Amino acid sequence: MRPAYTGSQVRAAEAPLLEEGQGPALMARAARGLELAVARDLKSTRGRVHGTHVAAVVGKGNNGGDALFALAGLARRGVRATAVLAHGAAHPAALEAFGRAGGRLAEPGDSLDHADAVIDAVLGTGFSGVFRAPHPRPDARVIACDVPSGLNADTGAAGPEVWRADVTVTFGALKSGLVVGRGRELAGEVEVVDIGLGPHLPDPDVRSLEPDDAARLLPAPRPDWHKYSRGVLGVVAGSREYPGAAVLTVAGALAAGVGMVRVLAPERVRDLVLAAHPEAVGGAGRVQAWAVGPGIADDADQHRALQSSLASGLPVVVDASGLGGWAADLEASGAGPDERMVLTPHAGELAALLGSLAGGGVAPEREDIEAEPLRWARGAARRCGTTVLLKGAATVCAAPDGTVFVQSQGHPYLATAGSGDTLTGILGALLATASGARPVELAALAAFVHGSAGRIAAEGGPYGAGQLAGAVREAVARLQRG
Ligand SMILES: NC(=O)C1=CN([C@@H]2O[C@H](COP(=O)(O)OP(=O)(O)OC[C@H]3O[C@@H](n4cnc5c(N)ncnc54)[C@H](O)[C@@H]3O)[C@@H](O)[C@H]2O)[C@H](O)CC1
Repeated sequence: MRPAYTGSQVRAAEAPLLEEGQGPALMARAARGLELAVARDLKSTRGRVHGTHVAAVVGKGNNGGDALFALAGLARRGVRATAVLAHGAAHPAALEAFGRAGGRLAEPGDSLDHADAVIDAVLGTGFSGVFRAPHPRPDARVIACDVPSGLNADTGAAGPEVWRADVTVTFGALKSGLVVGRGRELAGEVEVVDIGLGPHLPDPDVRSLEPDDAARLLPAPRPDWHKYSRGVLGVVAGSREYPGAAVLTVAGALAAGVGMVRVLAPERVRDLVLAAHPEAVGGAGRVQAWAVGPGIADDADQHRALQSSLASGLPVVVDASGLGGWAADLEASGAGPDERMVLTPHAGELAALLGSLAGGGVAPEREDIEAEPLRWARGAARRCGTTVLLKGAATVCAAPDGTVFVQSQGHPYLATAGSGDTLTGILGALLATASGARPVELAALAAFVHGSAGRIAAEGGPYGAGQLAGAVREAVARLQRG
């Protein structure tokens, strides 16, 4: 499991150590970690460390201090070290060490384009408000010190002037803001340097499943299985306008390993599903979980089937047009919180869903959710009393108690029509077959499997969602093989 912490949590973990007077030791460890990471990067991109040129744009706080100490270490290895003081001042001890090691100060306007690497150390976790970049992003390799300057380390939100880093060397613990929102793309490759905060860190803000966690959560094949005990999924998907949604949902469920699928859909849609998947069964019957909503549009029968699935007391994954039906049902029935209900909106659908819920609260725009996905997914899970899987390049899975998983296995080619229907099928299958795991963990597992499948499928070039199911089987098989 990969934990991540807000910048505020990391600062709180540092506080007792700073009170004990360990600030200089912490900074020395951070600076040494940065120095080693920059040296490794130079070796792999330039083939050497000695004789290269490394510049840093430094702020007046501890973040700038880390970079100046790191530059001093690099200068002692024969690197030409240059610093630009972004705010005209710097951490005094670090500036002195930098000067003693032979570092040179440059003027704010000087070009940094010819440096072999530039360290971005204007602001770290002490950033607040609006970020004005003191220097345009150089045309050189950029290594961010702790976080890209101006990035909100708690939320991943960033203004337009934040530099995109090739590598971020972060201290003490991975920051949440580096794994979600714009932070994920701005951070580049992330390296965590241990500076000894471990015993002082609280429960993580977010977690990410790693392959061994995903493998552990997958239902293991058992010799005593029969098709019913293995798990039966009811699917309410498709309509005259969107018949393919049902085919894709069923394909995702079968590829993820469900025992049987029962599909409720208009006759023509059912025929299409059965032609593509003869193993599926048309019509109602006993199920262990439901996957509802893909492509149901405003088909009245499908909405009635959706309402019965919601009233069944079984785990339900609700997607696409089903989300509006879920909100309407909540208003009508006043149904209590149930974390086994998993809503799977993208940012636009979550904005619409929150806007449609009565009872006050702020109704966000799609852009608000894209800028701060953690905040909105967590808030929606609390407000709805359900698990929420917010789709995106980094998928955020939140439970009503605040537990959050973030999964980023996916590939940009997954942004294709019908990809979400496949995810709904995968998650439905997991809800029907896996026992003992929390729905938020299964949501994260579904995002893991779906994302991995997207990456596997991309090995053969661009694809449509119809080609994803084969890759889902391969993703599951790779996890099971270990
Ligand atoms: N605390 C420690 O012992 C360690 C910290 N490490 C590094 O320190 C930074 C956090 O340092 P801090 O001095 O608290 O904050 P910053 O360097 O990020 O900047 C503080 C400085 O900047 C001003 N400021 C805030 N927002 C803005 C803004 N929008 N525009 C201009 N100026 C702004 C603020 O008022 C302060 O004066 C952490 O990230 C680590 O890099 C070490 O890792 C280990 C020990």
